[in-house]
Amino acid sequence: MSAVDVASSPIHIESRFIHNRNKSIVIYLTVSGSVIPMCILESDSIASVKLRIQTCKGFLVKKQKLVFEGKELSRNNSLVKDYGVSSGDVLHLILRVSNLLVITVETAFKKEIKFQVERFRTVRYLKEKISEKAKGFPFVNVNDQEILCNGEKLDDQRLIDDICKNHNAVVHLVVQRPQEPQSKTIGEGIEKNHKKSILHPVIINPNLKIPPVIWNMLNSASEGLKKLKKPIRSSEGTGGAYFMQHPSGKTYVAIFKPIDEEPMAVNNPHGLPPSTNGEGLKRGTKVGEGALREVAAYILDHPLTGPRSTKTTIGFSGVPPTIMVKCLNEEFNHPQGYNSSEKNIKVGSLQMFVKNCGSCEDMGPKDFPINEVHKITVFDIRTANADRHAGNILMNREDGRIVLTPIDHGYCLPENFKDCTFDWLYWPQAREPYSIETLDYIKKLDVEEDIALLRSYGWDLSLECARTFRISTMLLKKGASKGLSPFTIGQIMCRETLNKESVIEKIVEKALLSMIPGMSEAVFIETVSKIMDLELEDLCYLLGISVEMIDGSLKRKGFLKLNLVKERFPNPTPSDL
Ligand SMILES: Nc1ncnc2c1ncn2[C@@H]1O[C@H](COP(=O)(O)OP(=O)(O)OP(=O)(O)O)[C@@H](O)[C@H]1O
Repeated sequence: MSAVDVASSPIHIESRFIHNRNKSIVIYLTVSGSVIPMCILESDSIASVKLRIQTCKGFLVKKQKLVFEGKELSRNNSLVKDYGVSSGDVLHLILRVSNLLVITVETAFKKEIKFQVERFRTVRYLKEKISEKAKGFPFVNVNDQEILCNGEKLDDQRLIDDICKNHNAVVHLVVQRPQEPQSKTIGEGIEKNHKKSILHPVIINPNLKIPPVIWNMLNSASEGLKKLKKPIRSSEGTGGAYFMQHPSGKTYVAIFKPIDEEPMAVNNPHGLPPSTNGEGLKRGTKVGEGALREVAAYILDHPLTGPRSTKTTIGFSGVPPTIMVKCLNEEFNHPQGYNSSEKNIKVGSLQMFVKNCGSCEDMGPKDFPINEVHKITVFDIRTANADRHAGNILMNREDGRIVLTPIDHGYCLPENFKDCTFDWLYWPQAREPYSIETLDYIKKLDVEEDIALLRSYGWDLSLECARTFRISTMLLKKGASKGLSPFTIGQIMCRETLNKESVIEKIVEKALLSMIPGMSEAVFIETVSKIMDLELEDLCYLLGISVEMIDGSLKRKGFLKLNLVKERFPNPTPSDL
C-alpha cells in the first residue's frame, strides 16, 4: 500500500462514535497531499489515534509522526485535547517509510537469495549485488541476468521502490547465454552530460583545521556528484535528508540536510506548512538552525581523552563527523524550479554515513551493551536533546557486539527544557550506575570551554541556549557525582506528562523568581546551582542513596524509602539504588 492509496478511502466512522456523539470530534489528516477525515474522541490518547490509523490503514504506529500547528505530537500517552486539538483541526501525518526493502531472488533451481536493497536503487544495482554474492555461479555476469517479477521482465533502470510498493518482494532470476557486452546504461560513468554540482565546506574560522576524516568525506561526496551519482532523498525523516553517493555508486558516504528543507522550513519536501512564528518542530528551537545543531553535536562530542585533535575522529558518544557545507544539485527540493545559478545553492549539514543494520526502533533494547546506552545518555542529558527517539539511534554489529550511533541532533541545545524526551529512559541499561570511566569523562566536561569552542566555530549561543546548556551540564555532573543513574537524572529533565513541568523546569523557575533586576547570568547560574544541590540532596535522601569510593569506584549504599520515593518518582526500582 502506498501513501497515495491511503488517501483514497476515508477512515471509517465506527459505531462507538455514533453512540458517543458529544465527545467525538472530526479531525482531518493530511498525508502525501491528500486529506482524510477521521472521527476520534477528545479523550483519545495520541497512541490510540495512531493505533486507529494503523488498524484502518496499515501504517505501523512507530512509523507515524503526527504534527499539529507546527509541533510534533510526540508524547504517546498524552491526550489529543492536551495538545489543544479540537473539532475541524488539521493534523499532518508523516510516514517514516523504511529505506530498506528485502528482495528475495529465486533462481531456476529454486535457490533463494535474500538482499536488503534501498528502495531508490535500480534493478541494475540488484543485478550487481547478485553478481557479487554469486561468484562462481553461472549468473555471475550482470549482462547475462534477466529479472522477472510477476512474469514481467524488469528494465535495468526500474526502481526497486516501483516493484515493491512498500512490501518486500520476490523476483525471479533467469540467466541468458553470455552475450556481447552491452553499451553502458544511461548515466553510468558517463561524464559528458555532467551538470554543474558544487560541494564546499562553509569555513567561518580559517584558523580551525578540518580533520582528515571530514576532508575524505567531502572529497568522496564531491567526486560522487561529479560522476553523476545523484543525491538520493531518504524516505525516512521529517526534513529533507539526502544520501550522498560514493563515486562508485555502490555505497553512501554522507547525509546532507539542507536548512531550507528542515521541518517547517519553506522548502520542506514532506509538505509540512512553514512555521508561522519561526519556532521549530520542538519547543525552544528555531527553524533553520537544525544544521548548526547537527554540527555543534559533533564538535561537542569530545573523545574520552578530552577535546578532539585532528587525529581522533569519533567522540565519546559516537556522533558521526559532521560539517556545514554549501551544495548545489538538481536533486534537492526546488519547488520554484531549478537552474545551476548561485541562488539554488543550499546550505546544510553534511554528516558521515554510518553503516548500520537499522535503528533501535527495529529491536528491543535488551541486548544493547550498557556502555553503548550510557554514552548516548551522557550526550542527551548534557545537550538537553529534544529528539531522542529510538529511530535516531543507528545500530550495527561489529565482531558480534552491538554498536549504537546517535544521529539527528537538529533539536539539541534548545532554549528550554519543555520538549526534552529520551526513549532510553525506559531501557534497563539506564537504571545502571555510570562506570568509573564515564564518571571521569563527565567530571572533565567544562561547559564554559564548550560554549567558547562553539563560538570559535561561528556559533555564538543565544543567552537562552547557553543557559540550558549550562544547567543541563551542571545537572549531569552533580547527578553523576552523587551516584544517580541516567534514568534518575533523565527523569529530572523530562516531563512526566505534556503539561506537567519537569523537576529541572521547576528549579529554573525558582531561580528566576529569586532574580533581582540587574543580576548577572553568572549569579543566576549560581542560584540554580544552589537550588539544584538542595533538590538533589532531598532526592538522594528519598532514594536512600549515599555514595562513597570503594576500590576506586563509586559504590552506593543505603536504603529505600519506597513510599516517599513513589510520591516524587513514580517508577523507582531496586536497581535504582
Ligand atoms: N549518519 C547517518 N548514517 C546513516 N544513515 C543516516 C545518518 N543520518 C541519517 N541517516 C538516515 O537518514 C534518515 C533520515 O535522517 P534523520 O532521521 O536524521 O532525518 P530527520 O528528517 O531529521 O528525521 P526525524 O523525523 O527523525 O527528525 C534516518 O532515518 C537514517 O536512516
